[in-house]
Amino acid sequence: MPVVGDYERLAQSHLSRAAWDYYATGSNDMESLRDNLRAFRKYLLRPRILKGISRISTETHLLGYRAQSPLCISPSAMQRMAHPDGELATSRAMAQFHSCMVLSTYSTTALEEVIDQGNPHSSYWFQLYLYQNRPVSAELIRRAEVAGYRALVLTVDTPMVGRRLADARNHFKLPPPWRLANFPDDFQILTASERAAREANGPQLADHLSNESLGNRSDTSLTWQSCLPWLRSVTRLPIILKGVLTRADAALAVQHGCAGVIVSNHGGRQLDGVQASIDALAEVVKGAQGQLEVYFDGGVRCGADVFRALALGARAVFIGRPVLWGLAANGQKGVEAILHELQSELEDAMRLTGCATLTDIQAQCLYRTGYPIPSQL
Ligand SMILES: Cc1cc2nc3c(=O)[nH]c(=O)nc-3n(C[C@H](O)[C@H](O)[C@H](O)COP(=O)(O)O)c2cc1C
Ligand SMILES: CC(C)CC(=O)C(=O)O
Repeated sequence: MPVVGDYERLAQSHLSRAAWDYYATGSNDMESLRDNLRAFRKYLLRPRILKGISRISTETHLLGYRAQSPLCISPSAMQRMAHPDGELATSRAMAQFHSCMVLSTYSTTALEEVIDQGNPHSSYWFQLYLYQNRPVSAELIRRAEVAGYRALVLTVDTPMVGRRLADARNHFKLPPPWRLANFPDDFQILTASERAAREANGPQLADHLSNESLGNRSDTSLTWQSCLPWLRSVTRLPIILKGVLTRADAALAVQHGCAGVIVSNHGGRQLDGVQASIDALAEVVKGAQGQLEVYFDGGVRCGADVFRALALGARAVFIGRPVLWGLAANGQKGVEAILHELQSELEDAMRLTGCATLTDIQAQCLYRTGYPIPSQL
């Protein structure tokens, strides 16, 4: 019965140093990355006994779409570096969960191919970075709509790429033959003269993670006023903000008509020193006031972590690195094994706490260490 940690070790043995570092590490001192995992341990599970739970249902609804499980897949860039089947393997692996996969803008499989060759039972959302060159973003959105993506996930914690020290030391580049498949031309985001200079130096991918190259093309001047009305002018898809950590921003997301937010600190890869994602969840749920769907990612490594996030108010829980570990270890089968293990562990936690459905998983199922037990529990 291998668990996520076993796949992590296997993945490390399969990957090059640079690929492993890109997937596994975070920014600066990686405090937030470590904290993401550690913080879960503060929330202890409180079982209710003798509740006669014979059947468990993990069914839920995500933007109106009926999912068999609250386990979904976070957007992770460059999955073919982990396994040649990359994003296709990930997408096929989630078929029986009827849940949701978010595809990264920096996918190494074209967004159309992921849906065409994926599985018909899942909901696909497209993750977006907005570029200074807006027509490039508008074209990506148009393609995502035509292909059948059901929502846009705008990542709002990455106006610049975090200081990823290992990637800088490794001079990290996406290794050939893999390419950022959503861009027909790798350097579409560059100006014509920059492109000519690149081409003169031979066909190569820029070091996409450096702020001097692609990161710099992201629109760092984005504001609530400049990006949401623009997005709405080019799409009717629901908009979800990924990277919300405060009550105030959750309330603004409501005001600006967003359909959802993902509580996330980008797996500790962006601003180091921010609070653990799980510690921000209850605050964001308050800010959302039931007006939009609140999802969660960051540091989920076992079913009990999924349970904790649900108890703190998440409607769905997105899995990041563990999917990459499964993919690197054994392609589609590896991702399936990861999802099955997390699902079984979640069901065990539900059975043993006395929760038959996801709506039974409430705040009173947890006790936060260091805090008095509230009198109503
Ligand atoms: C290798 C890697 C690539 C990522 N690429 C993206 C991306 O392209 N877009 C995005 O919004 N988030 C990206 N993320 C962040 C994830 O969506 C997610 O927030 C994070 O992985 C959650 O933390 P965890 O993996 O430790 O659970 C990436 C994360 C990793 C590890
Ligand atoms: C190309 C990167 C900005 C993708 C990303 O979001 C990440 O590596 O965390």
